Amino acid sequence: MKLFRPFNVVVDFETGDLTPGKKITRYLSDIQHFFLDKEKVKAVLAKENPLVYEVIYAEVPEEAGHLAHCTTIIYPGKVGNEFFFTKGHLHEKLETAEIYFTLKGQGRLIMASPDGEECEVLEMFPGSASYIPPCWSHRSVNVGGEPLIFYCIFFADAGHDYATIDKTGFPKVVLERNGEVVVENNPNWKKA
Ligand SMILES: O=P(O)(O)OC[C@H]1O[C@H](O)[C@H](O)[C@@H](O)[C@@H]1O
Ligand SMILES: [Fe+2]
Repeated sequence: MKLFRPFNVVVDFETGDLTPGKKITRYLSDIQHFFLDKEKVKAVLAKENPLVYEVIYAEVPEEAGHLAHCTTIIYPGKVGNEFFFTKGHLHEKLETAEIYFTLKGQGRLIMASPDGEECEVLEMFPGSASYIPPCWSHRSVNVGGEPLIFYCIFFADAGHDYATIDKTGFPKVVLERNGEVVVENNPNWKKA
């Protein structure tokens, strides 16, 4: 392996900014097909296309041995009673773990086994370090009124498999009911 030089990035715990970093942005139109209430999605998109989340990556080679890391900022919001979330994915290299360290806000981390038969939901809160074991798909959800900001570390050669989730969805959804955060079975979930 070529000798790679050590470097710092600086993470702003308040804003989630990571510098120097490379930002990607995802809008409601990018994840619209996952929401339960199709009519509400259409109504929102007819007026605006809100920014749902941003990911800022430290620039590291996507090679075995390296650790990729990034911050994710999910903005507060809902479509109907369903909270904003990330697309969610499996890793292409399925047997690779990941850690999410929450810096700010309140969230839920939905994880499922590859066939979706097993599902776990963890709370995310400032100071929580959530372990995503190898093989679990993962999606995070902002259940609060401020941005949910977390720092992630994963294998740089893990890759993102979005195609599987596009087909199956996640087995659980996170909704607001009577001011409470509730986790329910996803009626649209399909077994892989
Ligand atoms: O890739 P998504 O499912 O849209 O999730 C957004 C991001 O969440 C975390 O930050 C992961 O470490 C990133 O690799 C991922 O890109
Ligand atoms: Fe991941």
